[in-house]
Order: sequence, then structure tokens, then C-alpha cells
Amino acid sequence: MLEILFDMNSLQKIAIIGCGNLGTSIANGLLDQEGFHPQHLHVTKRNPANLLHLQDKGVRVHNDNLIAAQESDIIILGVKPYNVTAILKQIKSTLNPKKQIIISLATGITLDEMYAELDPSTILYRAMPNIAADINESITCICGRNNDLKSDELVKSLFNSIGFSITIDENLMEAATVLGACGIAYVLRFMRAMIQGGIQIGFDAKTASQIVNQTVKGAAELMIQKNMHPEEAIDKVTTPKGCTIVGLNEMEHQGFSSAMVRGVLASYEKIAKD
Ligand SMILES: NC(=O)C1=CN([C@@H]2O[C@H](COP(=O)(O)OP(=O)(O)OC[C@H]3O[C@@H](n4cnc5c(N)ncnc54)[C@H](O)[C@@H]3O)[C@@H](O)[C@H]2O)C=CC1
Ligand SMILES: O=C(O)[C@@H]1CCC=N1
Repeated sequence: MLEILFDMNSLQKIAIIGCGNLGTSIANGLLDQEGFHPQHLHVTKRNPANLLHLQDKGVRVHNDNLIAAQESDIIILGVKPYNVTAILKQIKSTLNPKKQIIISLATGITLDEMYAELDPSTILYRAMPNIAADINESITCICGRNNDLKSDELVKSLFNSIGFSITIDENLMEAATVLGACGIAYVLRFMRAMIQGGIQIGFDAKTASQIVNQTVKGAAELMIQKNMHPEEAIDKVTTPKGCTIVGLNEMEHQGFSSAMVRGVLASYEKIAKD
């Protein structure tokens, strides 16, 4: 059983191997935490030149995956899915299954595929955060197998520190990728379209963005804080014979909900095909 529990003030060391877009968001989120020691974070990528902003904050930035793995309690794999096996092959001789936790962020790479490269007693998780980790607002779906309560708590507390986390069955990890990780891009595209509409009806881009950003934030907070279904709140906005329902119905005539559902399915099918 692991002796450690994730705690910003502890001396736990974390490695992010393959610190690209998502890895950098996670690193930024961790660095924001009070009491987090930047020198306890290793981040690697093949060419680490564009991670110097992290180095300036005291993070250990380099391209030596073995050193990062050797010196860390928690090893996060942030590489693309097709690089995961090669990284596991590279670091496996340095791993200590009793003392370290490995967390893969890779889309579509199963626990079985990773265990094929690892000692079966390795404490291994898949986690699916999103880039809002950058501001500690990620939703992270987590799954693991053969792990104990202590390591489950540790992994959850790590991802709770950069947002909110839930534990799910592995067979839902691809769905979680689509809804939570791709989802942020869907919402942003929706926001862009709303800003475009706002400009057409008279606002400059900056003002339209301010209005849209706060409107989306308010809608999300309303759902979270009041634990509501969206349609319940929509009913409060749609004045009979008013302008909201006219707009919503026109969006539906143009296929709005259908486009969203089909987009979600297309992303999901793409993961299944890869
Ligand atoms: N970008 C996102 O919003 C999300 C990505 N993911 C998953 O996270 C992983 C990373 O995605 P991104 O950050 O978007 O990709 P990315 O391409 O920005 O980052 C991957 C990084 O790995 C580095 N890398 C490649 N080979 C390496 C090696 N041998 N040693 C050290 N570093 C190496 C690359 O230089 C790159 O910086 C993927 O597996 C993806 O499926 C999951 C959820 C959300
Ligand atoms: O687009 C992708 O494949 C990755 C996985 C989820 C978000 N980005």
C-alpha cells in the first residue's frame, strides 16, 4: 500500500513526461496551488525550449524521461497515444511498482495495453482532464485497476486540486474524452459563433466577447450551483411569444442540437477507429 497522499505541502514529486498542450495546462494549474513546490515537478518534452516559462518558475524542465521517472512519485504520461508504448518501454526499468503511480492521459490507450509493458503490480491509472486545468477548472474522469484506496485517494486529490474529478469505468473513458476533453472545444466553437452573431447585431468583437464569456460562465454556474437541467432554466428565459423562443426554434430548424449530437458521435467514432 502506498504511504503517500497528495498534499501540496508534502515532498511528493511529480513528472509530466511529454509536456505539450495538456501537460502545460496541468503544470500551470499545479503551480497555482498554494504550497506547491515547483522544484518537485519535472516536465519533459523532446525539445523543451518552449517550456522556459516553467523553468523560470523553478520547475525542472528537460528532455530526460528516465531522470524524470526515477525522481518522481507520480508519473503522468502526457504524450500522444502513439508514443505511450515507447515511453513505457523506455522508463520501465527505472520504475518501482510499490512506490510510484503512473497516470496516462492518452486517448484510447487501454490499461491492458499499458500493462503489457509493465509489471502487473504497477499502480496504473488513466485520467482524462481538459485544458481548463490551467485555471484549476478541469473536469477529470479517472479509472484504474488493481489499485488500493490510498492510491485512488491520491490520484483523485491530485486532479481535484486542478478542478473536479470523478471515477468511472474504463469502458466509458472514450466517452469521457469526447464529453469532457473535446467538449471544451465544442463549447468554445459555440461561443465563437455567438460572438459572430453579436458582432452582426452591433457589438464590437471585444464587447461581444465580454458579454458571451460572462453569459456562458453564468449559465454553467447556474447549472452547477442549482443542480438544474438546462431546459428548466431555459423555460425561465423563454417568454411566450417572445424573442428567445423564436431564436431557439430557428436554431433547431437549422439543426443546432442535431449538429451537436452528431459532432459528439463523430468524435467518439473517430477514437473507436484509431
Ligand atoms: N489536448 C487536450 O486537450 C487533451 C489531450 N489529451 C491527451 O493527452 C495527450 C497529449 O495531448 P496534447 O497535450 O494535446 O499533445 P501535445 O502534442 O501538445 O503534447 C505531447 C508532447 O509530448 C512530447 N513528446 C513526444 N515524444 C516524447 C518523448 N519521447 N519524450 C518526451 N516528450 C515527448 C511532444 O514534444 C509534445 O510536446 C494525448 O495522448 C491526448 O490524447 C487528453 C485530454 C485532452
Ligand atoms: O483531439 C484529440 O484527439 C485530443 C483528445 C481529447 C482532446 N484532444
